[in-house]
Amino acid sequence: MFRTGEKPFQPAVYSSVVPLQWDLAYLSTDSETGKDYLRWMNLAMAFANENRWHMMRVVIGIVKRLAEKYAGITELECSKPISCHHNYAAYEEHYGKKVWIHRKGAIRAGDGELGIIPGAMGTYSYLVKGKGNPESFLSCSHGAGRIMSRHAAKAQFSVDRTINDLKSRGVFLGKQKKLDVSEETRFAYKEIEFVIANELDLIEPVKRLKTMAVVKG
Ligand SMILES: Nc1nc2c(ncn2[C@@H]2O[C@H](COP(=O)(O)O)[C@@H](O)[C@H]2O)c(=O)[nH]1
Ligand SMILES: [Mn+2]
Repeated sequence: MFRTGEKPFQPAVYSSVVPLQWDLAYLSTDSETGKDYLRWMNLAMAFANENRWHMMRVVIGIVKRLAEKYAGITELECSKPISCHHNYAAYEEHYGKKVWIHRKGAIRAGDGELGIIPGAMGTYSYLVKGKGNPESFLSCSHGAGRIMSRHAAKAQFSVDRTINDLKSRGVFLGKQKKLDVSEETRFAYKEIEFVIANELDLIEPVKRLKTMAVVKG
C-alpha cells in the first residue's frame, strides 16, 4: 500500500493561485482563478498518482528479483492494482444535478468501486468495495483519522515507546529520522475497526491487511 500526496505543490502553487490573505469562503469555478486552481489541482493529483505507480513498479521489481534469487520463483502474478485519490474535488452528478464534491478526508465509494482505507502505522488497513450510497455522495472515509494532533502525539508518546510498540507487534520500521516517529503512533488515530464498523452503509470490506513493515519519510 502506497500513500502519496502533492506536498511539493502546496506552498508554491495553491497559495500563489489563491493567496491566503484573500481568506476566501468559496471560489467560482467559472473565474480565471478558479480555472487555474482546478488545473493545478489536477496536475497535483496526476503527480501523486504517478508517484504511486512509480513506487509500485520499483517494489514489484525488487520482490520479483529476490523471489527468483532466493526461492527460485520465476512466475509471480500480481492482482489488479487499486488506486484512489483523497482530499480532492470532482465535478459529478448527484441527485440529478451536476455539483462539485469535495472529498476532504474522503475517497470515492461508487457502487462496486474498490478503495483503500488505511488504519495507522503498524495497525490494519482495509480494501473495500463501495456501495454507491447517494447520501454520502458516493464517498467514504480515507482512513481512521486522527484523535490527536501531531504535536500532542509527540508530547504524549516517547520515541522509544512508539518504536517498542511496533517491535512488539512484529512490524519493521523503515524510517531514517526517528525523532518525529511518535507523530504517527497508532494511539494518535481512531481504531480502524471502529471506523469501518461505522461506515458499513457506505462500503463492504473486501480484505483486511496486516502491516508487516512501514516506511516513512
Ligand atoms: N496503515 C497505515 N495507515 C496510515 C499510516 N499513516 C496514516 N495512516 C492512515 O491514513 C489516513 C490518511 O492519512 P492522511 O495523513 O492523509 O490523513 C489517516 O487517517 C490514517 O488513518 C501508516 O503509516 N500506515
Ligand atoms: Mn487526512
